[in-house]
Amino acid sequence: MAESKGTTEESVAEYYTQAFKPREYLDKHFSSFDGTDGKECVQLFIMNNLHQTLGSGAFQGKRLLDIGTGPSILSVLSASKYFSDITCSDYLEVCREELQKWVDGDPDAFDWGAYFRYVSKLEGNSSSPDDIAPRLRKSIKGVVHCDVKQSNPLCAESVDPFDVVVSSFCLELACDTPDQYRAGVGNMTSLVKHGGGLVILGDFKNNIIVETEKYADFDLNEAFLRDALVAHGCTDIEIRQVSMVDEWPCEFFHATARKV
Ligand SMILES: C[S@@+](CC[C@H](N)C(=O)[O-])C[C@H]1O[C@@H](n2cnc3c(N)ncnc32)[C@H](O)[C@@H]1O
Repeated sequence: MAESKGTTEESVAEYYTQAFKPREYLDKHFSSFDGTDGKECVQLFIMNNLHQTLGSGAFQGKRLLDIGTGPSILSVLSASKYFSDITCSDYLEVCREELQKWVDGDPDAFDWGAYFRYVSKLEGNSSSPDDIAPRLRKSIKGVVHCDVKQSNPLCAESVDPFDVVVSSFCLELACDTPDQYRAGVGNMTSLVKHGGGLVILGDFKNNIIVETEKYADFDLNEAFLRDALVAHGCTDIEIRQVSMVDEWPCEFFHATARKV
């Protein structure tokens, strides 16, 4: 069972809504990456796993939705090789603005060059690093508002379900309780077409560190996630747990499922 530790602090979602500065966050946590020192980190975890899953051909189609993209492009980098119609989404307007800046080619946007070089290598140099930015810009068809806690996370948007829905480290921030997390899995699944795929990356330890504050709301485990996926109509569930050596205790997981 998932364990609730109770939250006495302001919730992560509240903190983010009021104080998150995406550009400062990117400069602080994403600018030192060069992909060459082999040190495990969350960025490598995201890129390696999505490269592997989407490159495996297990999930195919044209339209992919990424839930909780944030100001970052990492969760859609590999997707842009396989999906020509990608929708990015996030709850926070400041995150959407930062991402849109990059999509629009604003010279002040964050420089993702090191990540393009890394993904180019992952793809066996079949695309040069210089080709990956235009490939991604072309495939991103929208950066839209989303609230994974709503039964229709895309809210006002009425959309056809997607071939694949991806979400990376979003439910950790959005949810304060195991019940909310379980409902969030269902809300994501509702946007997957029948026979389509759901890919969730996250942390069973649910450890979110915002600057120096640690918001550990509740632990999850594989059984809890599997149960939530089954309850919301998923099958072919594969959950891989990856112990990372990072700055804080974490138990990253990579889950894939097919909607019946
Ligand atoms: C830790 S970031 C992950 C960003 C990116 N997916 C990645 O893996 O690098 C979590 C993102 O979830 C977004 N988020 C928080 N609550 C949300 C909600 N209720 N619905 C959708 N997105 C939410 C935050 O704004 C933030 O951009």
